[in-house]
Amino acid sequence: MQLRKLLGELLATSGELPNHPALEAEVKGLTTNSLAVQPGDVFIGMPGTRVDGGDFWQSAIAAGAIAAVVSPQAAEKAKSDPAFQSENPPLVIPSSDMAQTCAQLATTFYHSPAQKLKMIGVTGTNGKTTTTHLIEYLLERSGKSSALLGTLYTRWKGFQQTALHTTPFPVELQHQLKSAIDVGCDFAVMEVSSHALAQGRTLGCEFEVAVFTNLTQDHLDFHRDMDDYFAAKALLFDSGYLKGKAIVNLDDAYGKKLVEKLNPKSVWTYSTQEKADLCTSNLQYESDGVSGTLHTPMGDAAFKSPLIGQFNLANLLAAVGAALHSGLELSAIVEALPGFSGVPGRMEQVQIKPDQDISVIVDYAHTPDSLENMLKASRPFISGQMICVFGCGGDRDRTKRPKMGNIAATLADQVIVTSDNPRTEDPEQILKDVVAGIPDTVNPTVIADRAVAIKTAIMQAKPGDGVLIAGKGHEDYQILGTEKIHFDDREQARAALSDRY
Ligand SMILES: CC(=O)N[C@H]1[C@@H](OP(=O)(O)OP(=O)(O)OC[C@H]2O[C@@H](n3ccc(=O)[nH]c3=O)[C@H](O)[C@@H]2O)O[C@H](CO)[C@@H](O)[C@@H]1O[C@H](C)C(=O)N[C@@H](C)C(=O)N[C@H](CCC(=O)O)C(=O)O
Ligand SMILES: Nc1ncnc2c1ncn2[C@@H]1O[C@H](COP(=O)(O)OP(=O)(O)OP(=O)(O)O)[C@@H](O)[C@H]1O
Ligand SMILES: N[C@H](CCC[C@H](N)C(=O)O)C(=O)O
Ligand SMILES: [Mg+2]
Repeated sequence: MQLRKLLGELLATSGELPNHPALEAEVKGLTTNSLAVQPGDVFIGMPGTRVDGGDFWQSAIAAGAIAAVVSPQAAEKAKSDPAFQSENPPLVIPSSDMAQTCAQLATTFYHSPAQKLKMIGVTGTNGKTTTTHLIEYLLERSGKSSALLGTLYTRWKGFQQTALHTTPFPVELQHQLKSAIDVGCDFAVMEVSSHALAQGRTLGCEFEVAVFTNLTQDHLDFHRDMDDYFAAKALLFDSGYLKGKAIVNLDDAYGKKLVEKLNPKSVWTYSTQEKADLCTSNLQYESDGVSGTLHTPMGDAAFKSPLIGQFNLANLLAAVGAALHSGLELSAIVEALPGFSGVPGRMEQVQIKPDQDISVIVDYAHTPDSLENMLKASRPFISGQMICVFGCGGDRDRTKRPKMGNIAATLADQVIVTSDNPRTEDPEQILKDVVAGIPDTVNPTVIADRAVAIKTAIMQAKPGDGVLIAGKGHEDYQILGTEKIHFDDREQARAALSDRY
């Protein structure tokens, strides 16, 4: 694509000379990282929390970028550079809205892929990964091909890549959507994080379905308060993004609030507790899952699912709603449901032999609400004591730590507080923050080394006990300082189980 065409209106508003020779050049690619520039690329210098990427325009141009699009501040600074007095001045274009511009350039460069896909977005504090996987599964089982973008990976038939972010930044996002179209996908199911909505990562995408799972405390390091966090999540339901159906959890207070703001015709509600567009009756929770009757806008049907816990029933209702709105038959959906047993690292059982005398569950609960849910969901299936091993991530919301400590102490019988991903914080301080929420009547064990903590729990468990390892789920790493080492709760649990037997 020619640079002049890519820039479009930005060129008119930026005051740049319309006759710069670079404008006729062919754009080879886009990048927001000056260190990754390839000859022929356009560099988009994003203002960040640490630096203004636009300040790296010079090294981007030196690496072969044909133009740099930067903030007005970076452009102003750049103008004093002697290079602008030369015969061939660089092309540095200011934009007063870099988030919008970045998404716009990426969308134009990749030919608006989201318009050619049926897009399904899932937002909420918890349940996004589980719900998107279930929607992907139901679509695939009905013969529709779908891309999945989320915390674990980006994938479609024959392709899987580990994800760096739950929701990719615009250049990567639009590139992935374009690649999904190229291999014949009709749908894209994606987790849309509040960070992404606040930063405009998904601008340029229109959604046929948007799901709101819930809103509970997390990310208060990034969002000012819960209202600010809710406002970010609610953006997905604005008319600029949502063109079809909102599927909203009525059991959640913020879900109720969201429903009040939306046009009732464009909403399907779901609930595990009360009457809603999608709800259930005759429920039976067993150790091997849940069964009952599904009530939907397309009729009722008996169902059975191996998913454990009430929260997963909520995820199931959301996914069924998304599948129905996408044109799947209810009969095909209920026929497929027994075949979906969950997502890696979510309520994942670790079992090394059939007659294992303790249960070991690895789960990704890393917020107060999810920890509470997973402990409550596990209780009915554990005849002995529940031993909860968990910690909290460093450089993230600190206010959730004592709350999680309190929940673990209240709902488990034994608590082992350990490190999650300490990142650049002092691990001992994080442990203290968690322990601060544990009542004096409870005596937690504190073991900073996560491998030792897991082993201790598994060795001391008595027959019938359950060891519940929360916080890291599918993660196969631990971040200590700025270093990422290999670490997998499931591997550690398996090794400890081998030592036990
Ligand atoms: C808060 C946030 O979103 N941070 C993201 C942001 O980092 P930053 O603001 O610190 O960036 P910065 O270092 O100031 O750099 C600004 C710009 O200059 C560029 N730069 C910088 C240096 C240089 O030499 N050259 C250059 O071009 C960078 O590429 C960047 O575009 O831009 C980086 C590059 O794109 C991201 O990797 C980084 O995500 C960090 C790793 C992160 O932890 N994000 C988390 C909080 C996140 O996004 N989480 C959500 C939700 C998770 C969930 O609940 O599921 C997600 O969607 O993943
Ligand atoms: N609907 C739900 N409501 C509350 N808790 C849930 C729900 N679904 C899952 N959980 C709990 O939250 C944890 C994370 O679930 P999941 O990975 O599906 O959520 P997510 O929204 O993708 O999280 P993240 O934002 O960290 O990627 C699970 O391990 C489980 O403990
Ligand atoms: N998406 C979440 C993941 C947290 C996982 C937990 N293991 C941690 O590192 O805090 C976040 O960025 O807050
Ligand atoms: Mg996720």
